[in-house]
Amino acid sequence: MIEAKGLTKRYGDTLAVNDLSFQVRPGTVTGFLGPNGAGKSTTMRMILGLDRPTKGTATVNGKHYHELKHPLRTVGALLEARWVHPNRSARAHLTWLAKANGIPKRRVEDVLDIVGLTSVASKRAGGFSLGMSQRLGIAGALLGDPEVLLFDEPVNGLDPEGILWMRKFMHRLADEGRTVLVSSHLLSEMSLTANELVVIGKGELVAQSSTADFVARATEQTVRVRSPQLSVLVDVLSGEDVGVREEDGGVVVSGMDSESIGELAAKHSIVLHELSPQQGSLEQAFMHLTGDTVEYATQ
Ligand SMILES: Nc1ncnc2c1ncn2[C@@H]1O[C@H](COP(=O)(O)OP(=O)(O)OP(=O)(O)O)[C@@H](O)[C@H]1O
Repeated sequence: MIEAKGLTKRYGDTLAVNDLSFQVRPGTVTGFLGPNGAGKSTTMRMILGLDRPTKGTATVNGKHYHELKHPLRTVGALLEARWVHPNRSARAHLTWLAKANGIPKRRVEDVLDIVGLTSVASKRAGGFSLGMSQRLGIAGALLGDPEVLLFDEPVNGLDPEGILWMRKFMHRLADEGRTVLVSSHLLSEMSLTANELVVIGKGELVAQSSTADFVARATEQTVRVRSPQLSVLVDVLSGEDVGVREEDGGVVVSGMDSESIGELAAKHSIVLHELSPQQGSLEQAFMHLTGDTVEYATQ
């Protein structure tokens, strides 16, 4: 469990994180979502004890990072493509990390296997693709078999295969009961990866909820309807307090759920060929809720 309470960080005139409170529970992937400059990395650094909060607290399993007896056994992190000596092999790099942190050497083979790098473990890490480097970073984060894992923008720059691998891997870690916090500004990817969301904008909490609730709350619920008697249906709907707009040979109705539209059509003996509730996208929800907090909107 990760908990932020009134977490605040000021760099000179910049209030990077402002009175942020949220909880990240175990057994699920939580997406940490926000536009560029929203304060995600700063928050993660404070959770990991790499930056000191100006005010408030960030704890892991109820403790500040520096109070943890065995930090690497409690928290693992992938902050950015890590520096690895280019001439060092993946195995040598991990062995060095394990040694430096009092972790038994046999764990190195375990983590190489977990991230699927065993077959290239003796190759120079300098020749690794970005996807392989990310896996090596994750292997390092897993060395201490930590309960809590933080990933800062882990899919940035990855190809579709790498993205898919990362998504499945996050789910696997959560299924093992770990607490997984993943930051990203890639909204569509987060909608596939995260079950829970902590959304921030300009350092402040915008929402904390399940991904499904976040999208449902922030976007308009509409129903797409197709009918061979469309004009009759539109006439009937015009007597109701709903919005109707024509689209692709059908209509999109807002302000009435699919059950009510179906019943209304049945009452007037109108044949329907389609009656499908439309889910808003995470992009729409995000823009709606953070519209005035996007610092670097596209020009
Ligand atoms: N060491 C620092 N000194 C001064 N300002 C900083 C420092 N680190 C971050 N900031 C500022 O704090 C704000 C939040 O930055 P942060 O990197 O945490 O955001 P982010 O959400 O991770 O964004 P991105 O996705 O672009 O990495 C930004 O305005 C940034 O310029």
